[in-house]
Amino acid sequence: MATTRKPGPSRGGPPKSGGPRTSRPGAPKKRKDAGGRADKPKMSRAQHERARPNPNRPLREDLVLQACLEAYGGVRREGRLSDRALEFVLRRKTLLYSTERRAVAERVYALLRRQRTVDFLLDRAHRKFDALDATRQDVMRLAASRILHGEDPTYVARSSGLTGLDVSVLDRLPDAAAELDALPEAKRFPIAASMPDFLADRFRAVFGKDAARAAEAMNERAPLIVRANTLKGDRAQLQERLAAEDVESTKPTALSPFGLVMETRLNLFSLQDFKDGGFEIQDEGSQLLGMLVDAPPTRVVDACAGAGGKTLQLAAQMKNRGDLHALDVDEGRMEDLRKRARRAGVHNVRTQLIPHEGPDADAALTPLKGLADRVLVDAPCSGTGTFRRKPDARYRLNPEDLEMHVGRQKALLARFATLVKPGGRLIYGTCSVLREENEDVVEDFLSKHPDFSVRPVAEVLGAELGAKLGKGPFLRLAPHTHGTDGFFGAVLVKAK
Ligand SMILES: C[S@@+](CC[C@H](N)C(=O)[O-])C[C@H]1O[C@@H](n2cnc3c(N)ncnc32)[C@H](O)[C@@H]1O
Repeated sequence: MATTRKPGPSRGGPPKSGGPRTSRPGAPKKRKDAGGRADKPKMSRAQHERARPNPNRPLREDLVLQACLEAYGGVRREGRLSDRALEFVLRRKTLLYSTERRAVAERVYALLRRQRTVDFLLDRAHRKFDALDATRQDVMRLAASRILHGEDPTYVARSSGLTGLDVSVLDRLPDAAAELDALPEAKRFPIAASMPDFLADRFRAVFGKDAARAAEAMNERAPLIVRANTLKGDRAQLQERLAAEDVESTKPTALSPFGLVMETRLNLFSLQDFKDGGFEIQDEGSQLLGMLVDAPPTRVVDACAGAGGKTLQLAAQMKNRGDLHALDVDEGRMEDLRKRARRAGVHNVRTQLIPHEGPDADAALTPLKGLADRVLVDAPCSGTGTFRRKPDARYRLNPEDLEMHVGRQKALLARFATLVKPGGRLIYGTCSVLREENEDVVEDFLSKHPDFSVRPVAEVLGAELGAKLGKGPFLRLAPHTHGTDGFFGAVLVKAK
């Protein structure tokens, strides 16, 4: 059975102050005493406790369970996205301490990652599981998931509000796990990997004998990674600034020269350095895909810019010079991009909302035709590389969606290729690990565009980093091979 970190004592909540802080505009002025000290505003007991998390305080299991049930129910029965469901529930649970909030998030995510496995085990361990009402089933699921993730079964049984339920079911979980192990591999794998059958088949096709390891790593909790905004200083300087805000436990990422792993979970958005644009939260795989663009300070197009994760990285590569065109069809995301760009001190970017498809979409691109040195197509995809962060996404995906993604990826790559100038580069990327959305899309494109050819990633990123990334002309990342989210990247050069 796989284990993830147990919910429990860990640092959290607002960071202790240390670095310079600006007061919120519009905040009431604090009264000062004769010695110039500001009066502390009065806090309720709960606010006070939340501001100073006490990692040794036992969790109030009844409150945690209730919040878990509401959030999990929101995902499983109301079809909410996991992060939204958690946010929705936790926003209302103002009495929960930060350690309890974290336990809720960890337990719900952990169950979503292992949902299919947990359902199988409970079905085998409890003959009448299906006859239980939805709440009781979910209580059982949460308890089984916690045991599966290494928590002490006695404590879990005691703390799970299982009154009136047959707790001996939990004792039968190891036997149910043995039944799972005894299944023929083709049946066992999708259940153990907790994936729909069609996705499990595709994982096996991509990863072969490593499929189980690949799926297992996808079911681990993702690390929290930030990218230093080099417009404000390099990674070492970021580390120093964070240390000045009392965030000491950070370590450089192994592959990206711009990344830091945050070794404790904390609310990064409340740090002054975040507000000053010193860093962005961005997975290391996403940073490596951004590095593939290698954007010169001339004319660059980020064709599917979204909320600008990579746009900001490209602006930093361009040292805030030249013209960076950020395009997307989603105004909400473009607005987020503009806000983030302001915070990051980026001023070489222009955003452009474009139509989805059809003659209007082509017309919107006419002024950029054949003029860009680099065009990044960070295409919408199945997101199979980011299951660590969006554990519920796998259950929403079906073969028809996948087909739709592939069709759109091919169309977008062909459309945005027209913006590349002779000698320029088209960079295609996804956060999918599936061949259909990656190599197959590139092959299809090359068969129809003989004026483009592949440039191996090691030639762009340098031999040393290239060697760490692995063989082959493309960027192919996955949690079990590189510790990053799953990403694909290809660099296609247009003939001069
Ligand atoms: C994978 S996301 C981009 C993520 C972004 N590059 C980042 O690093 O944060 C794909 C984006 O493609 C956009 N998109 C979908 N269809 C599009 C189209 N026809 N033209 C341009 N963008 C499109 C979506 O709105 C979404 O923001």
